[in-house]
Amino acid sequence: MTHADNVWIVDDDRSIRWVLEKALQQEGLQPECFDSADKALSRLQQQRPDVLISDIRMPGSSGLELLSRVREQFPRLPVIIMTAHSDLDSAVASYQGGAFEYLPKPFDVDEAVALVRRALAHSREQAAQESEPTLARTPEIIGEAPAMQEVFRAIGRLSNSNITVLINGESGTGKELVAQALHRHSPRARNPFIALNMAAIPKDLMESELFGHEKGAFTGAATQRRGRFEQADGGTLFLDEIGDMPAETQTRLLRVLADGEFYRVGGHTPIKVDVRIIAATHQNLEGLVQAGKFREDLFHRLNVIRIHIPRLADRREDIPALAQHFLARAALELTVEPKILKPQTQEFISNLPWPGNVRQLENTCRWITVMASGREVLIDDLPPELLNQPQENNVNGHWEQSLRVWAEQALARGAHNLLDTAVPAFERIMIETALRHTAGRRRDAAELLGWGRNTLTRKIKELGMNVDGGEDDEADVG
Ligand SMILES: Nc1ncnc2c1ncn2[C@@H]1O[C@H](COP(=O)(O)OP(=O)(O)OP(=O)(O)O)[C@@H](O)[C@H]1O
Repeated sequence: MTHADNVWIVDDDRSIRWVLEKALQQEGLQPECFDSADKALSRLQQQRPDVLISDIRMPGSSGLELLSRVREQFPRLPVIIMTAHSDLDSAVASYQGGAFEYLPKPFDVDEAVALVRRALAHSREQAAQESEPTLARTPEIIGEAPAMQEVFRAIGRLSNSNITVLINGESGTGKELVAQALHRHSPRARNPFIALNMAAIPKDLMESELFGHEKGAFTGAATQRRGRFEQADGGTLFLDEIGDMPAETQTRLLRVLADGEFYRVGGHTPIKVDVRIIAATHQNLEGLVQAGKFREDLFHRLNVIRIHIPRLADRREDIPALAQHFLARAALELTVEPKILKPQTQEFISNLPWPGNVRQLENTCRWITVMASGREVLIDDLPPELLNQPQENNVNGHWEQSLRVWAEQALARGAHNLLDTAVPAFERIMIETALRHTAGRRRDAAELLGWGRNTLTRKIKELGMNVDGGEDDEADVG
């Protein structure tokens, strides 16, 4: 009989231990459970598992402490770190500590099992990764949504590398923030991070902006100037909107990437730099390549690792936390008390389309902080342009939400007896729709609505509805 792979599960949450234990047993593995990192650590003196899976926050030693001890003793032992506090810092700290994978809770059991399987395969072939000490905090990136967790994982996985990264995502999704995080969590963290937006620089100044110029290189070049490449030496150069880079600059950039050196505009001495490039675009670069607008060879050089940042509308679950974060920040900036969104306002904004993504939400929060009258923000306090937008989520959420807005606005105007207006309007719409559906046949329409036929006739009268083909639907029934 072959030796069953031994998997240790370390978590103070009994239900998690139980679920994982059962799932792993079913897979023919041999799980063993510990309710604290300390117990696992003391057992490590006598025995080691094939894979270890651990929570981060537990009474006593944390999962990260356990991870670092395991790294010292058994550098090849894969450790999977899971946590309910799925923030970027724990993800990055796990990878920095040398974790094999990071598993945000709640997770799918099949996913966890697949990960354990992968770790087992890996432990058989892979040598240990070096561990790195913990590092400075990044500006906070909020993202509980699965798509953002993917982004965090990518940042964590790349944290020991200098590799070129291409970030894709619509405008305002947080591309620059992610580029900064990649830099701060890289071996270059202590060196400069220089950001440059290709769309914001006039074409004829771009080369001098990037590569600098010598005195007298062109009219207006009164002094020698170092370009962004030189400023970023040893660090990271973030090239935003790379799709807007003119063709000649693309050619030069490609040469710099290949040779690691360049000339200032008007210069004759080659300058050597060590710069990591992170590029970003909201455009489809493959499309630009096909259209002959972007050099294919440059594209391949940049497209080594790609990170996609989802639209805000594709991670609606993050909207309340983002809004709270921006409201708090705006309040700090303006030295006022932070505004609080009423639950219905929170729900309302969570269903908006947000074409300007996180930046639009951030600006909206600033607007609210200045403009909303009370501490608690009602739907009616939102910027008018948001109130007229379609709600995207689903048709059901849509009409209820519209009704809510209507009620909020009516109350804000000081209206009373709202139901006297709302209920007949509601019933009228239901009746009209059902009758249209049955081509005017009342008996069928009543059935669709869940009323008796007499009730429907009475309602039509009460509501003063002018309905065609009223009484002759008997003919259809018979
Ligand atoms: N997940 C997030 N958590 C907190 N703040 C965020 C997040 N994403 C974006 N922001 C904030 O939203 C604003 C826009 O983000 P950023 O400038 O990084 O977007 P971008 O994709 O680079 O935009 P553009 O393509 O227009 O340059 C910034 O103020 C940034 O700090």
